Amino acid sequence: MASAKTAASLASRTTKRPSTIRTLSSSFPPSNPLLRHPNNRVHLVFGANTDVGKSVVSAGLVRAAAAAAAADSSSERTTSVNYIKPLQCGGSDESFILDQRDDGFERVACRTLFSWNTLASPHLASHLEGLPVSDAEVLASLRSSLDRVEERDGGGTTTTTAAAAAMAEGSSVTIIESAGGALSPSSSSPLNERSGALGDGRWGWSTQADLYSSLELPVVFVGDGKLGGIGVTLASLEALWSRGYRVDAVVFVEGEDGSGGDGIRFGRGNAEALREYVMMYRDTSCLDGDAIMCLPPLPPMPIALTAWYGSNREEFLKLHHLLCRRWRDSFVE
Ligand SMILES: C[C@@H]1NC(=O)N[C@@H]1CCCCCC(=O)O
Repeated sequence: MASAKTAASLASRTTKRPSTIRTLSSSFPPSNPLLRHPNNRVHLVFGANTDVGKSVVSAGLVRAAAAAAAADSSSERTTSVNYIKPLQCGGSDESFILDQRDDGFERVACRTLFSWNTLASPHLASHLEGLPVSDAEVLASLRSSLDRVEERDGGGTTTTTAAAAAMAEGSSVTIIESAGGALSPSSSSPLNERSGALGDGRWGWSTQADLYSSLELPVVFVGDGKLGGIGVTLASLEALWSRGYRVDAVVFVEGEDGSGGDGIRFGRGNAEALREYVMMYRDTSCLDGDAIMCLPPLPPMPIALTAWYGSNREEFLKLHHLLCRRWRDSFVE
């Protein structure tokens, strides 16, 4: 799993700031901020660590959303599917997503907001390369990308004009993939608030959980499906819950060989431990047992993931429908 992502990432390097839009259909139209709308579903993907399968799960969500939209021939609506990687250090997860093409991918648009060549934490890569990006810049860029999706694909506050009425027929799904673990650093900048606490020309940063919290987006969390993964998964989830995040689903990808020495399958075991933790110390309103799933191990590199996605198609569609339901319900609660 780790190597699938890393090799795909290394295969294609993104440009430095400002980034370009990579899309198989059309580019984003000009910005015109609109409020969040039931037609414009957005999820933030966090993980227990780097290389636990965030990109694999993000691509699965993109594939499921694109396939569901393509299959919905009864609907007049056009659904766009968007993938945004705000901070990229080394390689290109956007390229990995586009490499997993399937039905409906003509409606998929991918975008990397800020990227650095150094394979390291964003705070370190930005400092080493002398390319600071502040939290305010990341949020402004992300908000403007989301506004553009909403403006293009429906939503809005009121439908007052014929053009707006036509727009409201559209809908969108946007998957935002964070970098590293939930508490991994954002990019650093002398403009970040905490720089003063460091002194000596050092640049401040936030945890990514803090960086994105003001967006109030529901989370898809990718747990760690290996031995040692229970603790980091629980610690990361607690960090998200304590910051007010709603976690809609947790996905584990089974570790590479799929089992321990005694035939223990750590991914499934970690998913079960999380279910038990929620039952004992939290409650199902914070995370439903049905929203915790475990996917089988990825094939070793260099085998493509096509067959793996094919055999897990139903699982991803189930996840897709669960997220749709939760998003829709949050507008009537
Ligand atoms: C290097 C990888 N490239 C990328 O875009 N995401 C990863 C970032 C990992 C950050 C880990 C920081 C930490 O928590 O130690």
